[in-house]
Amino acid sequence: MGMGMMENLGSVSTLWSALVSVLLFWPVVNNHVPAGLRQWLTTMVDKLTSYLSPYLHVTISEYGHERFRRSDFFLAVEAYLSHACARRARKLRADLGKDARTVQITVDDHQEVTDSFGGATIWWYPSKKPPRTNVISFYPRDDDARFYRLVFHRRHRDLVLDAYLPHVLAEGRAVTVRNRQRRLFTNNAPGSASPYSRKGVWSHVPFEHPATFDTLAMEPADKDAILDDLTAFRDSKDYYASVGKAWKRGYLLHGPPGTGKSTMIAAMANFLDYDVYDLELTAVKTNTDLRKLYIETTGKSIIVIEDIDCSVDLTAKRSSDKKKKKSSDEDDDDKPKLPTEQDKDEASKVTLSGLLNFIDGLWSACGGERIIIFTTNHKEKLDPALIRRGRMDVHIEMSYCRFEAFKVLAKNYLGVEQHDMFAEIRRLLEEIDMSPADVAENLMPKASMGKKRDPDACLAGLIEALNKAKVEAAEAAKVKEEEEAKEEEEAAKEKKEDDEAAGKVDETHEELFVLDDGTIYVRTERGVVFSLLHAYDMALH
Ligand SMILES: Nc1ncnc2c1ncn2[C@@H]1O[C@H](COP(=O)(O)OP(=O)(O)OP(=O)(O)O)[C@@H](O)[C@H]1O
Ligand SMILES: [Mg+2]
Repeated sequence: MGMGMMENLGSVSTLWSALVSVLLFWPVVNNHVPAGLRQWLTTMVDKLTSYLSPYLHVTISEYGHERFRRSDFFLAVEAYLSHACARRARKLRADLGKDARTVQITVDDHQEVTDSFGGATIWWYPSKKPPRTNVISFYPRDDDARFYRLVFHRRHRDLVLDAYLPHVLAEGRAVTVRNRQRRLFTNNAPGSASPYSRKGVWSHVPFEHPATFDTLAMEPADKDAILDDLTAFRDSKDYYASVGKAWKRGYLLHGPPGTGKSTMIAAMANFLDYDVYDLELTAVKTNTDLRKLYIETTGKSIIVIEDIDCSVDLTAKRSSDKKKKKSSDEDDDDKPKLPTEQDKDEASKVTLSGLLNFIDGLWSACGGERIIIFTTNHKEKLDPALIRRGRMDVHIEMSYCRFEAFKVLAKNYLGVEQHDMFAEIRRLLEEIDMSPADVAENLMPKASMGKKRDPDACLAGLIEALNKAKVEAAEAAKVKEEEEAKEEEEAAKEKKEDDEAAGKVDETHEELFVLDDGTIYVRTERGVVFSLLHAYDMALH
């Protein structure tokens, strides 16, 4: 028994020294052994170490199998570690946290962190994959792939895999939600990142717009309706799942400039506590890029495309169709042709169909809890396919400032809820179209008044501005009327000249009719009837 033990120990120590020598000579082996053998040796050494070592490794990489986006699990681990264990690490990284007021601590790369769970000790190693110097790679992304390695004793295997990892995931997610600094994203200009780089397609800043529904001037009933709609959307994850719809909602905000469309978006984001992705469509080159942008957005977000009528050429599809037809007509020879510069240009544009796919194609169901908002000053210019219900579920018209909206502004800007001048302002606002932006501008204290907010002066200033706008509007209407009358006159004149040139006799043809004998007669407006031959004679002379 004793001997057996000794022998055992002896064989273990021989094994050790063998292992040590393998490790010592590893670099030499590595350089002088053919690739196939080296591969085999590597596997063997790995096997040996894992057989001898009682520790297990789990790797969580930043980009898992989903090549398109960062792994949720990785992000959760990051959040969990910074929350639960950062204080125990010796090298930390500090960033500005929520609202840029608090400091957020995370674990620096290559810092070992220990955690304990249910009596087990777990080591975490955040690290980066070293650049592969001896491999020429077309994918620089491999160079800076970050990952977390988790090490634990194998007797805790079940505990770690079945209980600890789910715990990390849940905690990490909860921490992320708690520390969430809402962000305003914008898409990067094309070409600023190489197609393979891991630099995200969006860049962001903290979202700090102060607008709320309380400060938004609009009809109270409309405002309540929108608030109800948003609340219902936020709380109806299960409903969307049960009816088989992707959990997203489209809003179309339309109306003249300065009526609060952008302000409304900020208010919505603040109300729902969502991130905002401001998508600059003119900077997106292709439909594929558009899809990539969509996939990289997270849930709980509002995706905004401002001035949709200006940013996508909705006729692009049709004109390229036409071009195709034309060029195929001209192509007599069967030789394949390279695409011309212009063709390439067409192909690289975002098209209407690409945009429709973006909103409700299959990919749009990824993630969920997204609101898509389009704004426009000209709803009538938009393709009906783009704004049909189901794509843009709610159409909100933001219009000129009426009295109810004015009251909100007066309260916000002047702190006044009642005033003698309100009656007159009400009357004026009813007949004059002034945008809330202009009204607000008039309620701001002017430099000439000093810093003091004087409601009387401000309101009087507003009345003056409204009266001025009224006069201007009346003048503009008059000018327009005159122009229209002139145009009509000219059109009539032109028509007359055309008719005469075409040889038609004025004052004729109230109606044409054919008699039984085959002669054609014309009845003029004055009731004179003559045969067409006669009319022809008249035109000639
Ligand atoms: N309904 C409103 N309530 C409160 N403030 C408003 C409202 N409408 C406009 N404003 C004020 O006017 C400014 C301009 O409004 P905003 O940018 O929201 O207009 P918009 O409708 O987006 O205009 P555009 O069509 O030119 O983009 C805002 O900074 C805001 O202070
Ligand atoms: Mg705007």
